[in-house]
Amino acid sequence: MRLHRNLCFAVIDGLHLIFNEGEYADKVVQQLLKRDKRWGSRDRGFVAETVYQIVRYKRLYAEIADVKEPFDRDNLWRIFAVWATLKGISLPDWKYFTATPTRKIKGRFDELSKTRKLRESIPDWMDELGLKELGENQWTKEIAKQNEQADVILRVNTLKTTKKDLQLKLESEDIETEFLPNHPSALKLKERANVFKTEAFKNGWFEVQDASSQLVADFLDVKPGMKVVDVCAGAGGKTLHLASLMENKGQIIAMDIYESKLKKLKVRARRNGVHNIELKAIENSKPIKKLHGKADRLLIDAPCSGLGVLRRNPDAKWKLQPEFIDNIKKTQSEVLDQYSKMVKNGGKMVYATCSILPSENEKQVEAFLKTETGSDFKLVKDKKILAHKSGFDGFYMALLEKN
Ligand SMILES: C[S@@+](CC[C@H](N)C(=O)[O-])C[C@H]1O[C@@H](n2cnc3c(N)ncnc32)[C@H](O)[C@@H]1O
Repeated sequence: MRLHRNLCFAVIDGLHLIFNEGEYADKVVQQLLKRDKRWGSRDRGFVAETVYQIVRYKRLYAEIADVKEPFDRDNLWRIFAVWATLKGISLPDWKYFTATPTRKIKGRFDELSKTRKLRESIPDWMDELGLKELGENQWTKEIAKQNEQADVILRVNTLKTTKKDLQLKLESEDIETEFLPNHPSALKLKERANVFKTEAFKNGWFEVQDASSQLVADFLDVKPGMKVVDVCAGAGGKTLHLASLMENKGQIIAMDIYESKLKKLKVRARRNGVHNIELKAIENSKPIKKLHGKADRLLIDAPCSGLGVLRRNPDAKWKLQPEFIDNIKKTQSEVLDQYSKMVKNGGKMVYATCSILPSENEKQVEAFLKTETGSDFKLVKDKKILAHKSGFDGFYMALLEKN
């Protein structure tokens, strides 16, 4: 591979924004890709993948490059040189790479890779937490898998088309996909591509949604005509799936504490041809109390550490703090207690997270079932998904029924 100067400059600028200015990697990459209209898909792929890979391995590469935060531009070039050397790319004779110690880099890599937290490039506290929660064997495999690039998975919008027709339509736009066993609405891209540019996307034929995430709406066992509350709806990935499973019939009340997220859902719902969603921002407890005992089905897609989706958000490794996880666990038990009251007798709810930590998952459900509110519920089934076993995002979902 030959390095192109303007692409490498874009990578360095992006790393500066992410590492030194605290910006989110996905937003930075989105911006970088708009920089030069002449860039083809390979150039764009290089910029995006290199930024993500260096964010993923920040700790390891910085340690090998022997640089400390905050990184100045020379430091960032040294980190870049480590990435390139380990990838087997021969460095051009640019001033940034003079005297790059190629052999030393490889030796340091072999040495540091013996220690999991350096090899997988995670903070000490995260390694300790993962080890405590999942044990040596599972954690070692899971954190390694969480460092791999995730596949692009689509969920077909069955309100508008079928999986087969979507596959054919994408094929006509040079995008090859395959079916995934046990994921009835999923298509996996054989190669990465910008699917948002396609006619099929603009027509609302699909959404991008990981295969594990697609199992959550299925788990809730909704039927057309039901009254369903999606109380942590965000921008509505799962709300839209619920709407298509309900064939646009019945009512979905999508709620979130952030109105800005619900506004995004509104746009997506229009594109998807979904008509049965009502949006409600949660500004106080009133809209919740009004729904007490009214919902046939409730989805609590709870806020969480996101430790199951590090493949997609590698910068979360550096942004997450242990205190945040402690606080989010309190929120999880509060939302379980308060929102479960919306379920009517005989109704069902799903509690889900994109975390792999038992303390955010089955332990939360166990604790809830022991509370006064929880004593009305029984656990019907739950599913723990680890990325190293499934190949998809780490997720948890529990189905509970109100007696
Ligand atoms: C895992 S995300 C939801 C993702 C979304 N369901 C989807 O499928 O695209 C969790 C959501 O919970 C919201 N949230 C956080 N605290 C909340 C609370 N106390 N009540 C309701 N929603 C909350 C966040 O704003 C966030 O959108």
